[in-house]
Amino acid sequence: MKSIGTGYASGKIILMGEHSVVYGEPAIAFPFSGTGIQATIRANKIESWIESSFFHGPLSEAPNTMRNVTVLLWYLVKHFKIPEPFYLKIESSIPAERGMGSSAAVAVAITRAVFDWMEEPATQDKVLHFVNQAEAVAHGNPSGIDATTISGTEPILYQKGIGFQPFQLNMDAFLVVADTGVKGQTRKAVKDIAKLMELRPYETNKQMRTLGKLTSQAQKAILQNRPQILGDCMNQAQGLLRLLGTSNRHLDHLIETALENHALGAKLTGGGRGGCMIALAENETSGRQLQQILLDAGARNTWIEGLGVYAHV
Ligand SMILES: Nc1ncnc2c1ncn2[C@@H]1O[C@H](COP(=O)(O)OP(=O)(O)OP(=O)(O)O)[C@@H](O)[C@H]1O
Ligand SMILES: C[C@@](O)(CCO)CC(=O)[O-]
Repeated sequence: MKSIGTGYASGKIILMGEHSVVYGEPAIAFPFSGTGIQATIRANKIESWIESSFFHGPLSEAPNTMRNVTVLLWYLVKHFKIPEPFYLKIESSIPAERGMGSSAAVAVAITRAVFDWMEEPATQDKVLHFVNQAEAVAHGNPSGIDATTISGTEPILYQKGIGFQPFQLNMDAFLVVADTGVKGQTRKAVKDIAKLMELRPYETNKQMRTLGKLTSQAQKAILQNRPQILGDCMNQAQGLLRLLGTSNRHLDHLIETALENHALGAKLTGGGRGGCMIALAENETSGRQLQQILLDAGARNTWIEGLGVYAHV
């Protein structure tokens, strides 16, 4: 056991397939190097202590909103038979509850930190074993895409129950990510769609299948380097996600603004109901212009990622 353990995890962006991925459809996602979470853990004298922007104080007094973290720590303590109290520091640049996977990232960063502290190699399989339990608490019925993307290093094509395959996002285009500044409600959005599934199974299932087909078309467009088609797929997906009740006026406003300003396509990313949107720009110049336009239109923050020169995290 070392004196200190550290672990890092990036955020994630879902390009296509959020929500329908919960119902077995394919989705495309990538670890997002623009944001990340660092966890540091060491022994503490009297009691276990958490230091984070969400909460700082004794672990025993952590609020219910951090139950995913406390449950994860319980499993890790049990697994490694950690006999003493600890001090855990969480430093994050991932805006929480904005569709960027902060819950999975915090779980991956903590798990890696504990493995490092215990001097055991943190393979992706081992990390996922713990992170999936934390995500079940955070999301209720997670597809596993956030945990899989964030514990890996490459863009992936993911299908619940089947697994994932690395997927090269090699396209001459840029993705602009904008944060509405409004908290999303992934858990509630997933629950409400489950209710729609019960109330209107035929229609809702059909919408999920269509979202799945759009992801497959987007996959083809990426392989053929056809940004216009990817943009169309994103727009059609956004139309369906809106029908499913996962968009809101803040997202709609930024999405419309992007489309009025030469974006090839735009949609929400992640759980929705707030959180982040993504827009596809033809080149870096138009992407950077779009970033400023979205900030002027009220976005809290923006990022840009080149899809042709995808940088591994
Ligand atoms: N900086 C942080 N410190 C401690 N816990 C955090 C931090 N950021 C996020 N979390 C944990 O993650 C939870 C937020 O997860 P939630 O699923 O609501 O958002 P998200 O993962 O960012 O969104 P999405 O799943 O749509 O990508 C918080 O309730 C908290 O438990
Ligand atoms: C909304 C959702 O599809 C993605 C959240 O990042 C939920 C999930 O897949 O668990």
